[in-house]
This record gives sequence, C-alpha cells and structure tokens, in this order.
Amino acid sequence: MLNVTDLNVSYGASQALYNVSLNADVGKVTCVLGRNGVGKTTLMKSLAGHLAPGSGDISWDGKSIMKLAPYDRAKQGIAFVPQGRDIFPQLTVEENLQTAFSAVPRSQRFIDPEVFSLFPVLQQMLKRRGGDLSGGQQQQLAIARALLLRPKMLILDEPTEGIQPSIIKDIGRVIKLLRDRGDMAIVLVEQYLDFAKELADEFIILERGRVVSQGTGEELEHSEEAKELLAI
Ligand SMILES: Nc1ncnc2c1ncn2[C@@H]1O[C@H](COP(=O)(O)OP(=O)(O)OP(=O)(O)O)[C@@H](O)[C@H]1O
Repeated sequence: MLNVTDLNVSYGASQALYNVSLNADVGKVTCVLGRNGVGKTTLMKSLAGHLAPGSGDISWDGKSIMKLAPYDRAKQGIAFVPQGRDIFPQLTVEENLQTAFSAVPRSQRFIDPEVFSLFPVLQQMLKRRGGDLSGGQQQQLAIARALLLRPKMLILDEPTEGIQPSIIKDIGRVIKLLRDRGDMAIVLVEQYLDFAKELADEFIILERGRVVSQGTGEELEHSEEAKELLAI
C-alpha cells in the first residue's frame, strides 16, 4: 500500500503542493483529479522520486521511500508512465521495451508475451522506430514498458491526453484488467471526469496544490462538487 502524508513540494520559492495526503491500495485504481496546473504531475514526480519534497512522507509497504532515487524506486516495483510518455524516438519498439530490463533481475529480462496480448499493435510494430508510432501507440508502448518492470504500483500521468477515443477505450480496458488481477496499486492522473468515473475505486481532487475533495469511486459517480471542480 502507498501512503502519502502531508506532502509539501516547492519549485524554488513557489509552493506547488500543500499538505497533500493520499493512500493507494493494491487491487484498486486511485484517481488523482484536477484541472491544469493544480499539482497532479508534481505529486506523481514526487512519488517516482523525480522531485524532492520539502516535508511530509511517502511510504510503500510501510517503509519510507523518500530517500530512494527513481531507479531504486523502480527496483522496488514502482513504475511511472510520465505525461508525454518519454519513449525513445530513435529506438525501435522492441528496444524501447528492453530499456526496462536494467531495473529487473536477470531472470525477468524478456518481453513477457502478456504485453502483446494487452497491446497487440506493439507486436505488429516491434521493429518500427518509437518516433514513427502515433501518440496513442506511444502511450501503449510506455505502459507496456512500465509493465515489464513487474510493478507493484503503476503510476499513469494523464494517459488519455491527446489520444484518439478508440485507443482511450483500449487503455481503459487494460487498466481494468490490471486492477482485476489484484496484484498492483494503480495511481491514475486524469482531467476527464468520465474516464475517471469508469475506473476509480478511490479518488482525490486537487485544487491549487491542496486536496479539496476525496472519496470512493461510487461517490465520484454522483458528485456535483467533482463536476464543478473539473469543469474547464
Ligand atoms: N519546473 C517547474 N518550475 C516551476 N514551477 C513549476 C514547474 N513545474 C510545474 N510548476 C508549477 O507548479 C504548479 C503545478 O504544476 P503541475 O505540472 O504539477 O500541475 P498539473 O496539475 O500536473 O497540470 P497539467 O494537467 O497541466 O499537467 C503549476 O503552477 C506549475 O506552473
């Protein structure tokens, strides 16, 4: 289980997160919602170890991971799919997938066929360069690469951003499937309420760096407050 407690994060003199707390359970999708610029990415980068919080704590399975570098968090099973996907455009799809290998034991350094059953298009495009894929295909590649880390926690930062509806559906289906497998905590950042409603078991909404609403997926379904907080 992930426990984030009273996290404060600043960029120089400008504070982006104020006393943010969040829990995420294995076998559940926890959605982090909010409009542009409210601090969602800052929170995800803090979880992955790319930003150092000023105060507060982040623990995984009861142990603080605050002092671990991103690579060591990946080794602990924490996989981060950043916004903008961050794939290597000059490498092939296969080579992009293989970049996950450095953070897993030797015995796990193979492309698990499961990623092709989740994302069949990647198998067809194995020898193509990452940069030649569409935005949606790149997103699928980034998720597949994260899955090769055999994560216990999968962090997805706005996987639907700028992606065509049919691929959004596919990604939603994969997230549900991974959740139902029951061996992974999924933290999903979203701006789109409808996508979040379909998937969320728990949610928080951020506004100007603070948690202003939280609850269960069912509560999100009927929340007028959420609609207002996420309206553009
Ligand atoms: N590198 C940075 N230096 C200074 N300020 C930053 C930096 N990155 C983000 N910020 C500021 O921190 C605040 C939170 O930004 P963040 O990217 O976390 O929001 P977000 O909710 O993820 O937004 P989006 O949906 O647009 O990605 C914003 O006011 C942003 O301008």
